Amino acid sequence: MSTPQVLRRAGADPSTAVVLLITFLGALWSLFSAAYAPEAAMRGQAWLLLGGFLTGIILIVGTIANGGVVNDEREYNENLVKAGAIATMFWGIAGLLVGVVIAFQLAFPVLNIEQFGFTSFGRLRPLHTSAVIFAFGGNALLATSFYVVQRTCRTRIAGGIWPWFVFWGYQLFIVMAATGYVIGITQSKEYAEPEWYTDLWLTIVWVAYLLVFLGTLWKRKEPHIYVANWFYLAFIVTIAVLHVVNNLAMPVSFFGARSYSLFAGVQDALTQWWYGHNAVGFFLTAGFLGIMYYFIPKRVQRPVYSYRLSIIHFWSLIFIYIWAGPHHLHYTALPEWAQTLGMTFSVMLWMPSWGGMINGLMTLSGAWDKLRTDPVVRMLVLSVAFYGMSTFEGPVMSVRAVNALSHYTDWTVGHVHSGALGWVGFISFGAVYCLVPWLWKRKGMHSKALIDWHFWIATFGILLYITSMWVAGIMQGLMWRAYNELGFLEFSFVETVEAMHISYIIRAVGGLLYLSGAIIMAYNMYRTIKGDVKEEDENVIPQPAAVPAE
Ligand code: HEM
Ligand code: HEM
Ligand SMILES: [Cu+2]
Repeated sequence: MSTPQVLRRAGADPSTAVVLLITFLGALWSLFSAAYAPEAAMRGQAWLLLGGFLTGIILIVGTIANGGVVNDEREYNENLVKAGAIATMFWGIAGLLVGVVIAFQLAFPVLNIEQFGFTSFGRLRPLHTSAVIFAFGGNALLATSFYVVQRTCRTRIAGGIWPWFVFWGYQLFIVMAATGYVIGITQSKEYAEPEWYTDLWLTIVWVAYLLVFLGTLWKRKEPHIYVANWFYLAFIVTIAVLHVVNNLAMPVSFFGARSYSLFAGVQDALTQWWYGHNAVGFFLTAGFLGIMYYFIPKRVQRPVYSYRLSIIHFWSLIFIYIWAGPHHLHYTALPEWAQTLGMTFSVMLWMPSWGGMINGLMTLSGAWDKLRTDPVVRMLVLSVAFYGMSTFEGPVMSVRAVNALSHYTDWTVGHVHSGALGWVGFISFGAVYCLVPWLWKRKGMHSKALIDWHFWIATFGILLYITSMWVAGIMQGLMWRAYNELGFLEFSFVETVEAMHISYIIRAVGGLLYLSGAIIMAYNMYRTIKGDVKEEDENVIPQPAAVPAE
């Protein structure tokens, strides 16, 4: 490679001006919205957005003044991944904390604190779901995808300043969404609560993410595109499509928060659950499978069990997932044939899911002793086991007769959290435990014992969570459908709520344990970054030097 290309500075890159223009337009819109929005809540939030965009402008101008982002093609961009790893832990703890709060609110309703609207369960629940899925999970995916695509393509991330735009733009999206919920701005579609202006902002950031990812694949120095990148790419592309279609809406006014969805009635419901289900399939599954396919082989120093199976896994998973959404709409106004279609594809989905699980677990062949010696491997492997469990439970729940019992009950919540805490949470923690010593060039994490504590406390927390929800959910479903000999309902609704009280307390305690594990991890990470690594804890897995091949 010729020298002038090697040390190209992004400041000289005309596309930096585009980032500046986008940020400037954002600031301008926020200013007008602060003045003219019909809703007081929006006028308040617009000031915050203005602050965010102005900070962005200052950072970009400062960068240009200093000659631009140094874009040394001889090195990977690891600062980006470091930022992502820190953001993952930060938002993870925030999201789990809100989860614990709402769990206690369900057990003890006085904790809603009626005087303040923003502390009510109704506002904090979407704050929890978005914080854990999009902020915690999303940052884990950003960080790992930026790491994996650079390493497996043996090239620096493409796009100069753009990957930083993606990172910071995404954090702004999180703040926009979260502050909106607590002051009551929502379009009330589950997992797609943000209003049109936040959706638009995410669309811009997401398209930039796609281009940065594709640009990196384009200039790769490794002829083969490793399978993890296929999963990340499917995640990025599909989320873009889902997000745009489900959020098609007409704003009521140009500077206000409210909008009306393009869809109505059962079409709206079907679009929403096509989105909601595939958010599970492509955000909470495909992206994290990308993590699995890179980090498990790396950590155990073994090739993927079957590369051929990983390709079959990929195509069958993405083809089948996309049809299964109607299992969220059993016994509704949705035509029965569509419900049956959703159910059939859900049952079929069991196979590719388990194909992936087997591939992940069998990668340990010949290295099973690592389960005993390396707590990070234990965490990654338990994560894949939970993936297998929740993808078996899901197809069962999608069968209409089973769903008649499970739907609307806490069984669903238990299913969600075995996937969320077990699979998504553990694979992300495991990946961050790998990344931190690699990125900060340490010989291991500060304390291996603390990783062990994290693992056991969190595992116990998950077990309390899901077993209490199975008991609560199945009991609730059975109580709702119990009739006495005269044909009247056996129980009133409030009796079912009373019966679940103890389960709710157990769930909240389980959540508290899970949160404690994450706090222990954050401490361990802090000490590692500071450089306090004990000799007996040196256990880093060799990672090639930070120099891509020329
Ligand atoms: C400390 C750990 C956690 C606790 C205590 C917790 C607690 C809760 C509670 C109380 C709810 C509301 C349930 C209801 O409305 O009846 C909920 C919903 C939800 N949580 Fe969590 N959560 C935790 C971690 C997570 C994580 C890590 C994720 C995802 C990665 C997650 C994803 C969700 C989702 C998707 C829902 C909505 C479920 C549905 O609508 O069926 N949670 N959580
Ligand atoms: C083969 C794979 C899977 C299938 C077929 C499946 C199926 C289902 C079914 C039938 C429901 C209940 C719908 C209802 O009664 O309302 C459900 C809910 C849910 N599942 Fe799964 N599931 C699968 C895997 C997963 C995984 C791995 C996760 C998390 C990482 C997950 C997260 C969720 C969430 C968040 C909901 C709650 C949606 C809501 O808010 O109502 N699922 N799933
Ligand atoms: Cu689904």
